[in-house]
Amino acid sequence: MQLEEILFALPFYKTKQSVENIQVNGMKMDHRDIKAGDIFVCIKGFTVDGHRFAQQAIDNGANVIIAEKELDVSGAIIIIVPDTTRALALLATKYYQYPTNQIPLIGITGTNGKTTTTYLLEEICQKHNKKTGLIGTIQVKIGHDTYDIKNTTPDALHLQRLFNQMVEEKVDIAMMEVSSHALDLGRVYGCDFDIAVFTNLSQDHLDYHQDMDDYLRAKTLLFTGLGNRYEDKKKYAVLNIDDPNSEYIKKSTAQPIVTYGVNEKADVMATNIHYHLKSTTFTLETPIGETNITSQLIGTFNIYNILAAVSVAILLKVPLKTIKEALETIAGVDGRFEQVTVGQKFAVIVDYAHTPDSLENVLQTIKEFAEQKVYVVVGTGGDRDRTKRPLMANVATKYSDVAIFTSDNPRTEEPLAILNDMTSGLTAKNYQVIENRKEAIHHAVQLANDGDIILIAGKGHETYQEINGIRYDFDDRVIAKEAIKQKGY
Ligand SMILES: CC(=O)N[C@H]1[C@@H](OP(=O)(O)OP(=O)(O)OC[C@H]2O[C@@H](n3ccc(=O)[nH]c3=O)[C@H](O)[C@@H]2O)O[C@H](CO)[C@@H](O)[C@@H]1O[C@H](C)C(=O)N[C@@H](C)C(=O)N[C@H](CCC(=O)O)C(=O)O
Ligand SMILES: Nc1ncnc2c1ncn2[C@@H]1O[C@H](COP(=O)(O)OP(=O)(O)OP(=O)(O)O)[C@@H](O)[C@H]1O
Ligand SMILES: N[C@H](CCC[C@H](N)C(=O)O)C(=O)O
Ligand SMILES: [Mg+2]
Repeated sequence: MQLEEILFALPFYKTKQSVENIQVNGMKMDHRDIKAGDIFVCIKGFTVDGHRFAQQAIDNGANVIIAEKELDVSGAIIIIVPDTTRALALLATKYYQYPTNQIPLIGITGTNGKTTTTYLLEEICQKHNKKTGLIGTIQVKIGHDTYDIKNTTPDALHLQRLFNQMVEEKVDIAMMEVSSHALDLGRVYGCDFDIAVFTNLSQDHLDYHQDMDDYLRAKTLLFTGLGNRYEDKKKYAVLNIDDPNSEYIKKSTAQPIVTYGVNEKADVMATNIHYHLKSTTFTLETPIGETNITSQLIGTFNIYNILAAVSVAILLKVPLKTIKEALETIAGVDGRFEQVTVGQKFAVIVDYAHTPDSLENVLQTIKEFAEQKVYVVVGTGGDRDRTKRPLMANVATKYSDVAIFTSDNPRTEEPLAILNDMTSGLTAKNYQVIENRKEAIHHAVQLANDGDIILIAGKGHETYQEINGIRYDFDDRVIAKEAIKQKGY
């Protein structure tokens, strides 16, 4: 592509050099990925300032540098923009030929339930014979091919490249989790969302956002950016009516709103809900009819995820019969309320609850069925919201007989300091601290008697433990299986 053409994506830029007749072969934001003829976009990060690598990028072959200031470098055209992060997003959408204008795109935001809702929606769309593209915490999926991913919502360059691949591979519907970090950092800037979904808001990420209002404002950006009502293409906001934050979000969009919920009257509702140990049954009430559902997903929180996915499916014109079939097929999502069974007579559940609200929801659900003791093995991540640590410890002791506090991903923090943040100020006494997560899981399994339930929370699908920048192999499910077998099963 010609540089001059790509630059049409930018509303404003300055350069002292000519941009005519310059062929560009690619676009990169990391100097280590540069190939001959690439544009290098300098991003000011949290760790380093990408401007530092401009000369190295040129030495590696870059012929254009996009920067926020004049640089003392030579050998390339320097283009100055006010904000390279936003510029990167606009340039990437142009470079990849506006892929999100070519496929319906569903964005799902909220503190909890994003991954689960995307998987439910994927199942429904596939049952409707549509090819799907999915981007989220666990992985990227294009049809049945899967790709590893570093962030829940990748940076704009990676994201637009993925959408371009989806267009090339003839994906019918794309769905993605949109994290608050992504919204705040402009990773989805330039994406043309057709449907935006809000699941819920509760405390998390207060290391990044100043307070809960700031966090809500970031989530709301998905809705303020939802096109304008007078475009040809219809756009919708799908909101959880039972979450009071939906009132605020509602005011931020001119698009039609579809509501779902359990307590308040909504467009899409679940009534006659009955919880069982291995299933949940309810009546699904929608504008296109009513049907009874038996889902293998457990807990009220999962009913909300189902309703969010159903609301989107209805907007995508999926028949109710297909929706029911899909909801009754899906057995669960990797690492979410996943039961580990090796023939033992006590239950072991691995779940990705890593916020106070999700931990409370999962433990409340477990308490509904618990006939004997409940054990919970849980930690909190390093370099993340410190204020959620005591809250999670409090929830863990409140809803269990014994809480075993252990390490999650300590990252660059001292594990015992994280554990101290969890336990200092805790008045409950029904807890133990075992820093090593493997030992903590083994200990819980040793304590369990027939009929007890162990919840291992926080890491769900993760297959690593991150300590000081290194990801060591670690899978709660594998360790739990080992421990159960060692117990003689
Ligand atoms: C705080 C944060 O969001 N950090 C993200 C950010 O990293 P950073 O700012 O530290 O980047 P940096 O290392 O300073 O680099 C700045 C620039 O210099 C470039 N560089 C850097 C080094 C070098 O040698 N050469 C070079 O060119 C980099 O490519 C980059 O363009 O940019 C990176 C590239 O896009 C992200 O991968 C990284 O996410 C990190 C891994 C992260 O943990 N993010 C979390 C907080 C996050 O975003 N989480 C949300 C989900 C949360 C949830 O909902 O639960 C998510 O969407 O994943
Ligand atoms: N709708 C919900 N409301 C509250 N808690 C939920 C909900 N759905 C799932 N959970 C809990 O939160 C955990 C994470 O669920 P899920 O992965 O679907 O959320 P997420 O929003 O994608 O999380 P992340 O921000 O890490 O990407 C689950 O393991 C469960 O404990
Ligand atoms: N997307 C979340 C995941 C948290 C998972 C938990 N295991 C942790 O490491 O804190 C985050 O990066 O905050
Ligand atoms: Mg997720």
